[in-house]
Amino acid sequence: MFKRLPGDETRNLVSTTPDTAVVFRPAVVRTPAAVTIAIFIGRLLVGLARLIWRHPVAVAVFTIPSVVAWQYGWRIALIVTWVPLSVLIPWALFNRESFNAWIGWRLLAFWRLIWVYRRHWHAVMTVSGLARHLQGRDYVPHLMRVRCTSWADLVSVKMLTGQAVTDWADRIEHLAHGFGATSCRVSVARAGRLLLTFPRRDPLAVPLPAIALPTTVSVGPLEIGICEDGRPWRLKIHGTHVLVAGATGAGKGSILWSVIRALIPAIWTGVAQVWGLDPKLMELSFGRAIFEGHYAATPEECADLLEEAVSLMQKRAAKFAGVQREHIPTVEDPFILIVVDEVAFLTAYQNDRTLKQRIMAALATLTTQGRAVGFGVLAALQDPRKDVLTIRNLFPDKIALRLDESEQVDMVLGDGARDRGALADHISSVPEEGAGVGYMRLETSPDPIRVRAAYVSDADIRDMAALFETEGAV
Ligand SMILES: Nc1ncnc2c1ncn2[C@@H]1O[C@H](COP(=O)(O)OP(=O)(O)OP(=O)(O)O)[C@@H](O)[C@H]1O
Repeated sequence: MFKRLPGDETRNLVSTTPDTAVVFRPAVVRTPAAVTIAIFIGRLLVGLARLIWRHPVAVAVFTIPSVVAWQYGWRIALIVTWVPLSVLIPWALFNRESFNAWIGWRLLAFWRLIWVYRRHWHAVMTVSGLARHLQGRDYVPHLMRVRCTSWADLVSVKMLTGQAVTDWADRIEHLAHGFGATSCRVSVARAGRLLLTFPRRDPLAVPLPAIALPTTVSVGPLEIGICEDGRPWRLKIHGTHVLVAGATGAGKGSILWSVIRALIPAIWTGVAQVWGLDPKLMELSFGRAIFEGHYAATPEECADLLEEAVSLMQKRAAKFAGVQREHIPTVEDPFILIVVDEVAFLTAYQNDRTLKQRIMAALATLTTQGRAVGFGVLAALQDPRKDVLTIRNLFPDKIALRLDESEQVDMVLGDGARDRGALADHISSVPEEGAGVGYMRLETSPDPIRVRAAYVSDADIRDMAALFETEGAV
C-alpha cells in the first residue's frame, strides 16, 4: 500500500574532501492521498468533538441560529435567536454574577482561546524558547484549556516531556507580553501540567477600608483584606509566625493593624492577647490601650518583654507536656501574639551587643517553640537583606509588600518566588494604588498569592483603643 522510494544508502557515501558537508536524500515513504484525507477528516472530527465538549455554550450560540437559518429561513432564525436573547439580556443586566458564572465567562474564555492564545501560541512558544525543534520536527507545549474569571485568564498547559516548571517560571515576562497581559503567574496543576494566570484587570487597584469588627470570637484565620481573585484574605496567625517585609510606605502598618483589629473580640473576651514591640515609637503607640500593659518601645523594654514571653511560653510548655499537643485558646491559656514593628531596630541596627543577643535569643526561642503552645510572632521589616534578620527562616509564612529591588523578593518569600510571579518590586509606590498590596507565601504552598490589606486609619485605631479605655464597651 505504501510506496517506498529508496534514498541514498549512507554506508555507500564517500566524501573525499573532509570539509565538505555530506548531502544525501533520505528514503521517502509516499502515502496514498486517501490515507492522508482520512487522517485529516479524523483529526477534524476529533477537534470538533473536543470543541463541542469544551465549549458547548459558545458552539450553541454560533451554530443553532446558522442551522435554523439554513433549514427554515432567516425569519424563523430571527425568532429562535430572539427568544433566548429576550431571556439572556435581562439576566445579564439584572444578575450579572450568575449570568457570568453560567454563560459570560465561558463565552469570553472561548473568544480569548481563539483570538489571543491559539492565534499567538506557536509564535510566543517559539520566541520565548519554550518550543523545541528536534530532528526536523517542532515540539510545542500543548495549550489545553482557557478559563476566565472576573479578573484573569487561567490557561492550562501541558509541558513538553522533560521540561521543568523553572523553564516556564524563567519566562513569565515573555509570556505576559506575548499574550498582552501585565503579568503572568505559573503554578503546577499536576505532574506535567501547569496553570498560567494572566490578569486582565487589577482587582486590588482600589484601597480597601478597614473591615468591620468581627462579631464572633476567633483567633484565626483572620480576615484582613482581599485576595486577587476577590475572595477575602484570611491570614492564619494562630499556630504560625508571620514576617511582613516592605519598603518604607509599603503599608506594613495596615497588615499589623488589620490583624489586631480582627483579634479585638478575642482580646476583649480574654482568649487572646496582643503584645506590642514598637521600637520606632510610631506605629503601635497609637493603640497602646489594646496591649493592656504589654507594650515596649525602648530596646531594654523590648528585651524584657520578649524574655517575659519566653518564660511564660516555657511554663506553658511544661504544663502541656504529656497532656496536650495542641493549643486551644482559653482565658487561662490565651493565644499571645507578639507584634514587632521594624524588627531590624532590635536586631541588626542594635549597637548594644548584650541587648541584641538577648533579643535575638528570645525571638529565636519564641519562633522555634512558640506555635504549639499558643505564642505567635508577627514581625514587620523594611530591609530584608540576610544580615539584617538572620532568623528570617524561622517565620513559616511570609508576606512581601512593595520592595525596592527584585533580589529582595526571594530573600523574603524564599527561592523561586519571583520567578513564579511574585513581582513585589513592581508594586506601585503610589499609596492609593500599591500600599498594602503584596504577595503572601505560605509554608503549605510554594505559589505566592497576591493580596491587599484593608487600610486601618488612625480614626479606626483610636476607636479600637477607646474600647479598652472605657469599661463595659463592646
Ligand atoms: N492598605 C492600605 N491601603 C491603602 N493605603 C494604605 C494602606 N496602607 C497604608 N496606606 C497608605 O500608605 C501610607 C504609608 O503606610 P504605612 O505607614 O503603613 O507604611 P509602612 O510600610 O508602615 O511605612 P514605614 O515603614 O515608613 O512605617 C499611609 O499613610 C496610608 O496613606
